[in-house]
Amino acid sequence: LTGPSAWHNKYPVAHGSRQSPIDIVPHQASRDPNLSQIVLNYDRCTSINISNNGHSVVVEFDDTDDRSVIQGGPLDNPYRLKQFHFHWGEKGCEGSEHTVSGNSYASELHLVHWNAVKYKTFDEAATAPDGLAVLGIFLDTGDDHRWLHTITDALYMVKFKGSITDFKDFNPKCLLPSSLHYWTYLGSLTTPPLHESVIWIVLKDPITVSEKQLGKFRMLLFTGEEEDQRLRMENNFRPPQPLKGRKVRSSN
Ligand SMILES: NS(=O)(=O)c1c(F)c(F)c(-n2cc(CC3CCCCC3)nn2)c(F)c1F
Ligand SMILES: [Zn+2]
Repeated sequence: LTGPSAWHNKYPVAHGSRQSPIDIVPHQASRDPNLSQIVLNYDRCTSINISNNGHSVVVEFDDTDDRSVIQGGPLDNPYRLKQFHFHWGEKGCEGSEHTVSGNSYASELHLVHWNAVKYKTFDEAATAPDGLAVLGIFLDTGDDHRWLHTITDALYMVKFKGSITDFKDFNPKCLLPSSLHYWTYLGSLTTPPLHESVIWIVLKDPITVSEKQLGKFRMLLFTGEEEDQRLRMENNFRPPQPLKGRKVRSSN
């Protein structure tokens, strides 16, 4: 028993008061006029590598200075881009972590940022209540996404858990939807150690990718090259967690 329902044994915070993901109910979100727009300064971002960590495929960035940050919206400081990764299902009707009025998307992209103004390292920030800011973007299936192939073409290089390869000059700005309207709430990492350290910013509009592109994520493996059992990487999403009285705010 290793899935999300067992995580509480080793990580009791799994039953905490600000766990993620959640089901977002748009008409119950409070429109907050004080919520400014979010600003993404990714123009000088520096991607380094792409890897399979046995849970997802992750693209890491150089976060030694403020070259790529997210700011504004619910954030009091600029937060530095550290990595992005995806969650997906085995078929198109589920795969996202957040749901909207009970509906899942086929996948969800998470851009993980940390508060380098208040904390010295990512690991330190990851345990602080305002340490991380994760931008969530839903992926819908339809036409090919014109830039996602840059990532899907690299997936064969990181098929096995523990594999890593160079991945330079990728700017995730090309993965944003047209509108930056968002919902925001206080939550957690959606994978162990499930720290309650994330200010979530979930964009309302999805981007569209094709079934073919999404299928390439499903050729990744949870297992390493040396393991004889080959387990396809799919359904790497945590289901929605109790809201426990939290308020979800909506940008205008
Ligand atoms: N789905 S999510 O909520 O966007 C999401 C994240 F935001 C993360 F930051 C991580 N994460 C986990 C670690 C290990 C660190 C090991 C040292 C202590 C902190 C965690 N590195 N990044 C993560 F795995 C994840 F799934
Ligand atoms: Zn994630």
